[in-house]
Amino acid sequence: MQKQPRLLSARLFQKHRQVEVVLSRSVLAWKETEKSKKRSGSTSQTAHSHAVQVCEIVAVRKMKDDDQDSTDTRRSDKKEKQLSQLYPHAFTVSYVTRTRPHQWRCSDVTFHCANEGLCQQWVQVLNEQLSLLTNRPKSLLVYINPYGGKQRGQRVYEQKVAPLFHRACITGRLTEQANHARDHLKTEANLDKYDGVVCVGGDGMFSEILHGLVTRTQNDNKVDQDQPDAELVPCSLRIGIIPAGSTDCICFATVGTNDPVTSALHIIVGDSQPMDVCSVYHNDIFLRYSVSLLGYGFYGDVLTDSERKRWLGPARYDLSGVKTFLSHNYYEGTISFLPAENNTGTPRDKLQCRSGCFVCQREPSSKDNKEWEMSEDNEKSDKDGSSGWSVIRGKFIAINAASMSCACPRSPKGLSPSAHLADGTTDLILVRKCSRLDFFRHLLRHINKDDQFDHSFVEVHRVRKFRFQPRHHELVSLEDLSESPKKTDFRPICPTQSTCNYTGTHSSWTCDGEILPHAAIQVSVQCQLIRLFARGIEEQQQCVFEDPCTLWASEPSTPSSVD
Ligand SMILES: CCCCCCCCCCCCC/C=C/[C@@H](O)[C@H](COP(=O)(O)O)NC(=O)CCCCCCCCCCCCCCC
Ligand SMILES: Nc1ncnc2c1ncn2[C@@H]1O[C@H](COP(=O)(O)OP(=O)(O)O)[C@@H](O)[C@H]1O
Ligand SMILES: [Ca+2]
Repeated sequence: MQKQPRLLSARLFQKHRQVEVVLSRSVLAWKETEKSKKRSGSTSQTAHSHAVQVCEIVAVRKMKDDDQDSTDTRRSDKKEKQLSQLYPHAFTVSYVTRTRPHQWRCSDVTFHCANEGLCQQWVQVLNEQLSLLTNRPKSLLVYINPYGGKQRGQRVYEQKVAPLFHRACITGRLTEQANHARDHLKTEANLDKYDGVVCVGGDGMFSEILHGLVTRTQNDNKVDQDQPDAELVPCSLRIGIIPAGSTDCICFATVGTNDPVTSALHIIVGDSQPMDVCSVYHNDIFLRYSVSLLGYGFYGDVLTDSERKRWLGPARYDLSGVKTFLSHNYYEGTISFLPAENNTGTPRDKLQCRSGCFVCQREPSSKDNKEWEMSEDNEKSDKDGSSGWSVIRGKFIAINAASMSCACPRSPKGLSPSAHLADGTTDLILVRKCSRLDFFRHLLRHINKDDQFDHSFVEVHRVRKFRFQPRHHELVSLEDLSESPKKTDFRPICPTQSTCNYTGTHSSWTCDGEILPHAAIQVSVQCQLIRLFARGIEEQQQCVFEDPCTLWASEPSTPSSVD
């Protein structure tokens, strides 16, 4: 690893210990000095050595005299008090610490200095380093859904998030009704003055922000999103999610946990995670965008049923889940899809999308893609609309398209554990008609270690586009129709075409938790259309910064020290 020169180094005091503190461009590190160790009788080499990445420093502030008085009285620590009297000039660094897996917290460390000049110098240089981090948002537009999840959005924001955000300039507003945030973003807001949009709520609330922002960006750039072949312009504003909904799968699958404080810290440090967006059409009419689950059959039915039970909060999904499972419906139709190229991996490989994922780092319009798009096969497909497409006709319990893993507390590995956040593909999971017991086994594998795709009735494809046509929208002969039912084990068979109510033979699509008005849809993935204030799920003990040992060894460029 490349050595970086020290910007500052000094012997300061932390608690009652003397510490050597070093700052380089990327790391702030401190460790107890030998002298102090001997005095305290410490034998450990590493116990008191700490390092923080500069990009994970939240704030630096000079302690005022009254700050110190209050801390000292609270702790009633004699030694601390003596230290403050001896070295009254101090500064506090607030920084990100990792507590439980994927969970971030903000910790403080206070350094006491021998004189005001030295204290001032540290505060100034540290703040200069922070001001170089241009990816940090300075101004945010916040929308809060007070009715999402357990209706805790407003409280969560005010108690846990707002105190952390106080340095950025925040314009926060409670939504007054559904689609308030979407319409505000589409039309009214002067977006130029903001660096990002934050939504406090669930996946439904995120979906509003997504639609507001994508539509606004296309309008501003004179792109007609209603055209299925329109080349959509990526949104420049990033979206932050403070989870306060029922499933919160978009937050969980991009951060690794549903925790408001962790999400607030990812926003403050200015993380950026590109994300794919599916655009959904019905007969060339634009319907909606989706980033997580497009589900027909089982999940569509769960969602439809759960909407009537909103008053139950997040538990509505469990109740509707059991009810839908017991109904055990299946649906007929034809699914056609354009498979992704070989170099995108497969849904059954074990290459999970994690922070810094190399599969997603390929440029969205990389040479590979362009070449592939221009290939002879595809030119042909433009003409006859079929080449390269696979077609599967059948009876399905569920048809799911997962553009991301869809990991959430209900299923920590998600619907497609190896799906990628930003690779321009979606994983199409087809669950064919099977026995209730088999379907139960399949569902169970979403919460245990077994492979949910390893069943004869399940197949999964990584695709760039797909279409679905429910059976009774297809041209079928009367003879075919007379062999209904297509939907249920329990419902009466409809004998003839004239008396058959086709709505009973169809399910609905759930699109990130919203119900679509049509069963026949066409979907294409828009690679990296948006960015979130997130970094993808961090590997356990991810530690990618400069080894602080190299700092202790290197020479200071602006030495300053006290003893
Ligand atoms: C036997 C246990 C089986 C557990 C299977 C769990 C699979 C869960 C996969 C969840 C994927 C979620 C994808 C995300 C969707 C969200 O966008 C969307 C909206 O979120 P929001 O409310 O925050 O706005 N949420 C949802 O669509 C919720 C889907 C929840 C589905 C729960 C299904 C439970 C099934 C239970 C079957 C139990 C059978 C028991 C037999 C005795
Ligand atoms: N002030 C409001 N009143 C009623 N509904 C709202 C309001 N703000 C947002 N919504 C809608 O509430 C729905 C659910 O929101 P969401 O935050 O996703 O919670 P949940 O995860 O519980 O579904 C979304 O469809 C959203 O459009
Ligand atoms: Ca994807």
